[in-house]
Amino acid sequence: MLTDEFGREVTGVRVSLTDRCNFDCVYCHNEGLGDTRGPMDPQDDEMSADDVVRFLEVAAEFDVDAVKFTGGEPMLRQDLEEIIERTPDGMEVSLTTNGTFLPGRAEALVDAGLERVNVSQDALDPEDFAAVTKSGAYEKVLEGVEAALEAGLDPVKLNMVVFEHTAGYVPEMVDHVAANDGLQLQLIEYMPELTGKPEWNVDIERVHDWLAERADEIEHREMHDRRRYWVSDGSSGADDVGSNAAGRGMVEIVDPVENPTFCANCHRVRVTHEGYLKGCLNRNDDLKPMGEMTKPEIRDAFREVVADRVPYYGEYMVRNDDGEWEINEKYLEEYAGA
Ligand SMILES: Nc1nc2c(ncn2[C@@H]2O[C@H](COP(=O)(O)OP(=O)(O)OP(=O)(O)O)[C@@H](O)[C@H]2O)c(=O)[nH]1
Ligand SMILES: C[S@@+](CC[C@H](N)C(=O)[O-])C[C@H]1O[C@@H](n2cnc3c(N)ncnc32)[C@H](O)[C@@H]1O
Ligand code: SF4
Ligand code: SF4
Repeated sequence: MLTDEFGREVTGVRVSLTDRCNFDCVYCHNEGLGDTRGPMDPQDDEMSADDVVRFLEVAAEFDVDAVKFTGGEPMLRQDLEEIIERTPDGMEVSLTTNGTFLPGRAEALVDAGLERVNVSQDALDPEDFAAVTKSGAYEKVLEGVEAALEAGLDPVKLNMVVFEHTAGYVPEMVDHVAANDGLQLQLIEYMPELTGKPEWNVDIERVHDWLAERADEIEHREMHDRRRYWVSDGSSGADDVGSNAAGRGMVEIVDPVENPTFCANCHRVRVTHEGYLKGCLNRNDDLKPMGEMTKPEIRDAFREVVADRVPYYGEYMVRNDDGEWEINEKYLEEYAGA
């Protein structure tokens, strides 16, 4: 297993299979890849299935035991089933998708070896959903969630970015997952780092406080030290503390912004659709090419990207005398022009 200079073992990889998307969400960071708009057909710059599989085989040599496929919209890749099928044995395979292509395809993904899915759903109202995603596909997303559950994926996590446009939906979404077996909710702090618009921020601590009041039980996940809140479905009357029966739901908060604890527990390396390794979501100055993607080249690049990994908050970004975050000069010099 490879460990970076800050003692963070790399146990997972997040592979962006494309930067194309059928949505145009107003908040989208596109995993640091830029604009999702553009042609929807397969593009020449995307890693082939063979490249992705070769990369995963090398990652497995380094004891990486989980892969997340993301994008853009990863389900625009027609070879997704093939890629999942060819993922090395023993590697947990999960997918983050906007859900629109799950109807009719969820079962094939499960047959290929998909174990978990996260579906982005930012609202419980078609109009607000359309305003956030610039798409009218709300019904398709609900059908997608249903298709994932029917295909046996459990849990199905709903991803909701908490920002000005969606904050009002948090209580309703929490009730929704508490009342529906198989669903969990992931509340993601809006990250303005790559998209701008810091004015859309919502104080995520207020959401933590509200959930702490609402929850029966609070857990800490090793990854990123994320907090998980177990909530009961008030409407079903199943609100006994400690109840594990139906009528309880899990809500996890993903709060990376200005959070050194989150970054100190970050165990993933990313891969862009073009086949560059990336040590941190928020940075584009540490991209490492993998050459022609032969195994020796992939091995070397993987070792290098891990060696250069730096926790973003607390190290790459540090607080100045006024308490504001600024780039640590040390890293600015090191990576300038990279
Ligand atoms: N800054 C930062 N944000 C992250 C990180 N991991 C997840 N996020 C945010 O959370 C979003 C959703 O994450 P997902 O792709 O659904 O997966 P996940 O929650 O990290 O992983 P699982 O819970 O294991 O499925 C990402 O696109 C980011 O916006 C991370 O390591 N750093
Ligand atoms: C970039 S998308 C790619 C996968 C797929 N298209 C989807 O939307 O699920 C992955 C996740 O990033 C989240 N995300 C995008 N921009 C974000 C931002 N600025 N802040 C926080 N999360 C964001 C989305 O909500 C989604 O759950
Ligand atoms: S669906 Fe995902 S990739 Fe597409 S615009 Fe929305 S957040 Fe970005
Ligand atoms: S180091 Fe980068 S990728 Fe890891 S948690 Fe922090 S911001 Fe996210």
